[in-house]
Amino acid sequence: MTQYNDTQPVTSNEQTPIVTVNNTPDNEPATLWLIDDDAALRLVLADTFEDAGLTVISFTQAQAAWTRLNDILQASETAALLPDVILTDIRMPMMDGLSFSDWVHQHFPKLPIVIMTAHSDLTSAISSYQTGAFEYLPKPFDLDDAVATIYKAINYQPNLVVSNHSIESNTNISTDIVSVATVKPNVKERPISKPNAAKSARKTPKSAESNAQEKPKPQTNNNPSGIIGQSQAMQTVFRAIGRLAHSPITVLITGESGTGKELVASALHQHSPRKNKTFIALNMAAIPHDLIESELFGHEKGAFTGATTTRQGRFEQADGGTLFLDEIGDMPFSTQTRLLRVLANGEFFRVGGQQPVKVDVRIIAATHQNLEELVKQGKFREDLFYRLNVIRMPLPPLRTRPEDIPALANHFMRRAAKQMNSAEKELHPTVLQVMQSFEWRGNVRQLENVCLWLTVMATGYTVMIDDLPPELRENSAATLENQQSISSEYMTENNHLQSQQAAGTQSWQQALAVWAKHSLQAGATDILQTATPEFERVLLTAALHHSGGKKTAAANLLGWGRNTLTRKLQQLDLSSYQE
Ligand SMILES: Nc1ncnc2c1ncn2[C@@H]1O[C@H](COP(=O)(O)OP(=O)(O)OP(=O)(O)O)[C@@H](O)[C@H]1O
Repeated sequence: MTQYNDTQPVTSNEQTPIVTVNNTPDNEPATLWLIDDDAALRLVLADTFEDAGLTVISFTQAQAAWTRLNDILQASETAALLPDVILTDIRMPMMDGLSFSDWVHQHFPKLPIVIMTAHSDLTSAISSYQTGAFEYLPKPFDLDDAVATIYKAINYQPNLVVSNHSIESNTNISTDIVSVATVKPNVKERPISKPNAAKSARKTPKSAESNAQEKPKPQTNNNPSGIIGQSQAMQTVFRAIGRLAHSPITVLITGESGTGKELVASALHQHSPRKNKTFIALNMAAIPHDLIESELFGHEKGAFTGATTTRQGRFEQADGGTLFLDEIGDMPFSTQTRLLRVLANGEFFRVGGQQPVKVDVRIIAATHQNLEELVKQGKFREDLFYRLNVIRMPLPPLRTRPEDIPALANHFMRRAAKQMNSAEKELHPTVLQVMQSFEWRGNVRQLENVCLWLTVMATGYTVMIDDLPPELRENSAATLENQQSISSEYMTENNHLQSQQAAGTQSWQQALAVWAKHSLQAGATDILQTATPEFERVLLTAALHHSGGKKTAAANLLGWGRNTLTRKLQQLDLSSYQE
């Protein structure tokens, strides 16, 4: 690993063997430039990517990488010194990762950049993609995912074609978000051998991650779209919005009622080049069937009884902007035919009109229904379905992402207080627990309504379980009962273990199993991340004791190389063993 603190290269003593890139004419390892001012994270990532067969050059700040790239720019014969991919943090002193990515994209448009950020919100995703970044990784991320992303970036070719998501059959329709980027087929790919691929799921280290999260939020990050969510599922949604906002492509948003389909559609519009034009949202289920055509396409004077003047439809009103067609599954069959024509050539006739009208409208459709099923039942045109289903964006139900509930609930309590012009009430932690275990059949909308209800109805400043509406109170009984049974099981198990311990019969695996079980019951989600360093710390300390502090001998005992042991001592903060 090579490290640059400013513009001065520093070569480390690392002797980790570099694995060459396979199947490349020059058989050279791909080079990754890693930019992060967090030393711990840099070490872990460098270690990981070197293990994955890459040559890693580390920079403590973007400015240093910028200087080197600028040198390369000035002297074109040194272009061979360019990396294959850059991985950079956003928040750094002097030059931030977004400005750096923007500059790199302007001067080296073929060089893929992956951006890491501790701010896993929509604004960060959008900003990253707007600078031309290949991908963005919200922290903490899984190290294996990071390696996979870097591999993809290395094989990435910038002359992207948009892959239309065409479905093979009605029964085989992916519900995943479809990537809009595909690699050009005629370009050389760089598969990389991955000797340590079998490593277990790993995440960015906690210390590095929490340091990153302590950094102040960027000033630009005021979440103008109002979409809240930290869960992995919402990160996928943010990533998709970031990628799709700038494209005119049709998007089909699916998800249960109240999951935020309209909010996402509006975010796609707000972050698109159409943002200064109109965004019109229409709910197909809310308009009487016989009025839908004139609502959408307008009508000529005298087209039907009551049509006393010529009237523009929503398509004309949204020209240059975005038309959001909610509950598209409820659109009458005859209107579907007309919509298909607009999607095909941007033209339509007003009701009773003879002259075609041409418009430039981006369509975003949404449904809570199973459109494939409607196609099978003959209620929805198959060709229209294919047209709309170019990119599908599924929104997860709230009950599958309880980790998003505290932030959403607090946001809605703040909003409700403003709406009601009253003092903001605080939700007691047990109330949040009950909310997190509730089903939320009406999804985020239901949570929003409950918060409004609590703002009006709860008596004190702090909302307690007794203040909850009946459906949640019933749920709270079940939640508390469940907690009690867990804790009594814990007591029994603990007593059993205590007697085992007294008899000296408890194995370390048993102790670990109990610890894991209770951590999970307490709601922990990253137990491998917590346990792995502890596991390594115990073995490392034992080996060093056994070897009388001799590091090479201790490394042998552990089956590690001496450099790995040195690095681990640093990572695990075992400084007393440092020479
Ligand atoms: N992730 C989120 N962050 C903040 N607010 C949200 C989020 N998701 C949904 N909401 C809020 O929940 C309410 C319902 O959202 P929205 O109307 O977009 O849902 P929908 O899926 O379109 O519902 P329907 O299918 O019933 O039309 C809105 O007030 C919206 O602002």
